Amino acid sequence: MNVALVGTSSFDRFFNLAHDQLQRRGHSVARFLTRKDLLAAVDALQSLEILGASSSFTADRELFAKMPRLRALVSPFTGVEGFDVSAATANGILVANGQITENSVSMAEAAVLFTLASLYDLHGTERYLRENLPRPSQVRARMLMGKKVGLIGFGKIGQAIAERLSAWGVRLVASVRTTRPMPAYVAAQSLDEVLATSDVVIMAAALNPESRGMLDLDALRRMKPDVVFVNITRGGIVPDDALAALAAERPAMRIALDVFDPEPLKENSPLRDLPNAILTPHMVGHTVESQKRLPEAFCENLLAVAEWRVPEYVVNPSVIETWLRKQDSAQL
Ligand SMILES: NC(=O)C1=CN([C@@H]2O[C@H](COP(=O)(O)OP(=O)(O)OC[C@H]3O[C@@H](n4cnc5c(N)ncnc54)[C@H](O)[C@@H]3O)[C@@H](O)[C@H]2O)C=CC1
Ligand SMILES: O=C(O)C(=O)COP(=O)(O)O
Repeated sequence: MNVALVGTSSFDRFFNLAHDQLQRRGHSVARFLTRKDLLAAVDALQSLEILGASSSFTADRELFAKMPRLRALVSPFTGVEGFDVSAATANGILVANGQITENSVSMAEAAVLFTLASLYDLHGTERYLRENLPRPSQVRARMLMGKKVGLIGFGKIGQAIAERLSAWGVRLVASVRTTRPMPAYVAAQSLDEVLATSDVVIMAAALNPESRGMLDLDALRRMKPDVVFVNITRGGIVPDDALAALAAERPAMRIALDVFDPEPLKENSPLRDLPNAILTPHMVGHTVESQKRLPEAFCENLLAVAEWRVPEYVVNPSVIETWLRKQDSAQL
């Protein structure tokens, strides 16, 4: 099989392992730093069958047209917003990702951590000792018990958050795009209702053309003045400037963000000055356990598609039937 891995040295821990394992099984592996480098390798494009790249890589119709033999796109991570998944599906290309349990659960634990740290004003309170200030007389911590927690998006991470919070005495609601069976402890509600009535709003949706910019300033203004707003999925869903403006205008609001648009967060971003914000550089849910498992899962996905086996983490399962038929024609 001809495999290309595209990404800078920050992907070495994924790509070195994959390179090793694929080569040991007789596959040919080429490494490119950028999409531009890949596109410049015109001859290689014709014969490439598998592409490994992260969500910052653009895999679109133009690319697929240049890679007539491409059968699978594999990302080391969960988000695939750089991939045109519909076009991949239309071309019979299977998309696999790193949606491993360790990753979803770490992210869910991080969302719970952000929620509690915000409600209990952990970072504001901790400052008193670090700055050698007298203990404040005013209590700012608020309980989670009895609050309404609204999830936007109810995929693997959203469900893991709800499962964990179901033991905390909260009322759980989720805004979902399609009707589906929900666990007994979560009620489906419209996005407007979730925004207007929740004490805690947690963004758990994927970034895609539909969700990009979904929560603009008007939408955010519908939230309660003292809402806790958490985003651990993708910054592009909520414009940073809108969030910063609202949190500056509403001191009782608390926000906790792991993701921004663009990343890294701009040096002069107004978010950095907000006392009511917790900010982490896209790593609050990266744990020792998930970071150990991700490169292994990336290799397992690559080896599976190289051997025409359906990998464990498929983003576009509707393609599987066509994809398996491709195998029959490839082997004729
Ligand atoms: N900060 C980090 O380190 C990490 C971030 N992520 C991000 O979290 C996202 C979600 O991960 P999973 O839950 O595993 O993915 P998933 O694919 O299981 O769930 C995504 C959910 O988003 C929903 N969704 C998509 N567009 C929507 C819209 N317009 N309105 C409402 N819901 C919408 C989908 O219906 C689906 O339920 C990933 O796409 C990734 O971008 C994932 C892992 C780590
Ligand atoms: O799994 C995902 O989508 C992630 O966001 C992982 O974060 P990273 O891309 O490793 O910075």
